[in-house]
Amino acid sequence: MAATDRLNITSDILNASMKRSTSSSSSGSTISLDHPYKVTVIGSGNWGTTIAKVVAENTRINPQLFAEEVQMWVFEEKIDGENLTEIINTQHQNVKYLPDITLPDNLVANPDLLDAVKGADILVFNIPHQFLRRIVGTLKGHVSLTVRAISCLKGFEVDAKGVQLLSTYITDELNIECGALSGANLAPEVAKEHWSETTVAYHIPSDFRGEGKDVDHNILKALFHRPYFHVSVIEDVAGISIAGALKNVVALGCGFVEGLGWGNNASAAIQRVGLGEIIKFGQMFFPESRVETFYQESAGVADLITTCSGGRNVKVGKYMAKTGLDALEAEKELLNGQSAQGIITCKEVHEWLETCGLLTEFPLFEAVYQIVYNNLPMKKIPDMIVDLDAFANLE
Ligand SMILES: NC(=O)C1=CN([C@@H]2O[C@H](COP(=O)(O)OP(=O)(O)OC[C@H]3O[C@@H](n4cnc5c(N)ncnc54)[C@H](O)[C@@H]3O)[C@@H](O)[C@H]2O)C=CC1
Ligand SMILES: O=C(CO)COP(=O)(O)O
Repeated sequence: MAATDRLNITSDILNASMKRSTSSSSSGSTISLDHPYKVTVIGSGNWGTTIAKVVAENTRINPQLFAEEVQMWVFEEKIDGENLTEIINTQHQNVKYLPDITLPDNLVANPDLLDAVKGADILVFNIPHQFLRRIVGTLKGHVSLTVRAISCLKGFEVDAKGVQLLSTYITDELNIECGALSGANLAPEVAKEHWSETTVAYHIPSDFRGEGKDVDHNILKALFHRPYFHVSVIEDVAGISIAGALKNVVALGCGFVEGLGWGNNASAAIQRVGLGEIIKFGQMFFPESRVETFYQESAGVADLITTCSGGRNVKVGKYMAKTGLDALEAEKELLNGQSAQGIITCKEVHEWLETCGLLTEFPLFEAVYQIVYNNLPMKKIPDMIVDLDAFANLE
């Protein structure tokens, strides 16, 4: 791009555009943006569509920083004979995954993944994590190394090499820097613009091109912060990702005890044990994660509380307890195509801990796995979290 085409903006402009949507300030130096950043959201489920709405609202009010149009990659499907992308682009609603919410008309649904990411400067990944490998595989070789990414996914990538954060997986596969967004954010509430907080974590990479020429914490705050969606930007990608992934396992456990009719005290006990195991998992396998993140940030204990109160995972656990259905049947009956990620995450965690010989160090995670995959009796949870060994061979 020619130097004359560059947008030279002062920090006042950056501050003004951010102040409309944020409460933060910038450093006071002159800022030169190469070009307004083009943003693509990859995913269009319940949370994918909600975050795309947030982002499109912000790109519209911050033309100095962002190209107004936001592309949203949609896994195409037919709804009453019509393509979901066509419905989104004409009715400005995702009638399947986020019904009754009007989306900004600068949000464009696109069924072609490579076309959707073409020319993007910032990729926001937001899909159930079982689909990440295939999507990243398709993107490989088609994403410029200057692109930056944020993962809104909650889960891990587990294989023979070990347990990996999803942001690290994206970085390793695509060779682009990737941070994370995670918080106490039930999508239907955020979509209705009810106030909540979230945490964005991003590590400024060693090839950072300089303020105004590259994505930094100010840019990320301007992209995600809304009057109803308050963003705190930190560095601890590992901490927020671990908390976001593992609280889904704990929420299944809460669902079990609630479905058994045991009430709030039992749910609080599961959350207490769960928080301990989440922090221990972080310290053991991701020593770079900060303990403070788990209790100071929205992505920590606040997300645990909201998910265990009203998330899909707690609903699935509860439904399993009440109906006797297995987890996948309950997910299918309850969620109309949405996912409860705790079902997959508890298996990934089990496989990893088994590889390490550390299953008994995380009795709640293992109890949830045994209930989901080996049909162990839910009512034994209180004993299992005290002495898992006693239940090792229980059918
Ligand atoms: N829904 C929520 O309240 C929140 C969800 N999250 C996390 O965000 C991530 C995305 O979740 P949601 O957007 O809620 O997804 P979702 O649970 O609504 O899943 C449905 C999405 O999966 C897509 N899909 C189905 N089959 C597919 C395939 N074969 N390939 C690719 N995509 C396919 C559907 O098209 C749809 O977009 C998850 O990791 C979740 O844990 C995080 C915060 C809040
Ligand atoms: O991550 C979430 C809230 O922050 C959503 O949790 P569920 O997937 O259980 O609905």
